[in-house]
Amino acid sequence: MSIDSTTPAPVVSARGLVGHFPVRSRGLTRRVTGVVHAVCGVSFDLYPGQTLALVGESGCGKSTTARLLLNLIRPTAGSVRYGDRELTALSQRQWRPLRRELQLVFQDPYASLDPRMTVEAIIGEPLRLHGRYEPARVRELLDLVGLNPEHANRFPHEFSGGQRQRIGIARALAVDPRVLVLDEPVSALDVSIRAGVLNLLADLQTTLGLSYLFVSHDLSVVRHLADQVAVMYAGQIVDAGRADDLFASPAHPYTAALLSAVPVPDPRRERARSRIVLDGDLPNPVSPPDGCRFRARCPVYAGRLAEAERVACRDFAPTLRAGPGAAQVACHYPQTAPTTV
Ligand SMILES: Nc1ncnc2c1ncn2[C@@H]1O[C@H](COP(=O)(O)OP(=O)(O)OP(=O)(O)O)[C@@H](O)[C@H]1O
Repeated sequence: MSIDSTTPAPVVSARGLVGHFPVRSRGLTRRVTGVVHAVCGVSFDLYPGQTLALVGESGCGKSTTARLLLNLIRPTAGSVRYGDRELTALSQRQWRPLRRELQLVFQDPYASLDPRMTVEAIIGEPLRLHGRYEPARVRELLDLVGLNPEHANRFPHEFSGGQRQRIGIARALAVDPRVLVLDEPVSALDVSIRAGVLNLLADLQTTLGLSYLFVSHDLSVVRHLADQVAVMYAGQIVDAGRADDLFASPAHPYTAALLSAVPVPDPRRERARSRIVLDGDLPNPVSPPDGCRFRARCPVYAGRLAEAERVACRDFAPTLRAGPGAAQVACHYPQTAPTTV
């Protein structure tokens, strides 16, 4: 996906990323019996100071994409460019200085903080690792994420879920990254405190000029933060473009279904809307179907297409290309208006 020519060069560009995992038999031999096609040819650009939201239901390959980007998993194929460097070709040693610039914030603020370490030690750890430790910097970071610097000697269990996620964000920010990969950063949090953490992320982005790859299964979470959205289905991006365009007029029936589940604040409009309920589950990633992977759950395929039109969906995998609106879409029959079947 790309935007118009006046936009600056991307900070990170992924091209044709593939992430496959071997399936092994039980027992001693551990023979490879199949392959999980977790990520199958994903491409996107992340622009400076912007948020790209990677959205899709559980198991579609979002976290694997995030980990491929950070070289936490070696890609089976594809490229990740960061500035003028190709990240997939780097050894662990070559990666070390770059780790500072691309940081990961985990989903679960309970599991990702060591309960035996004080907040001072947690946030100080990356600073020490990079030879930049100063107690004042830890206090400054706590203040930056809206926590009381006086609480630096407390342990994670003394904080609420939202506060712990703020600690995780402070830890990621300690070494002055340019890019944050946020893997479902608020989905483990109570709905009532999500907005606070999302607002903090928005403020930090403005203040520090950060670029975010924001992974979420929930379009409503990314609605106010995302500049660009890429919708994933069964290891592939099926819809991609500016968030405003995608929300206003989703071209892919899967995006339309995801959006139909997002509540709208106006009660009258909310009552008038129809929800698109998708039957079934994601296809088995070990043997993804030929043709369009969404076909078996697609309300357009099932409800609107003539038999002759369905042949394309069965026989040819749609690739991401210019859709009827401003977004790119991988669908043989993209929608020009919100889908209601
Ligand atoms: N290490 C692994 N070995 C084998 N299969 C894996 C591995 N990691 C992920 N998978 C599989 O790859 C597919 C994509 O998983 P992934 O975690 O990337 O999806 P996701 O969209 O992030 O879902 P979730 O939000 O539940 O994490 C799933 O079928 C998952 O079971």
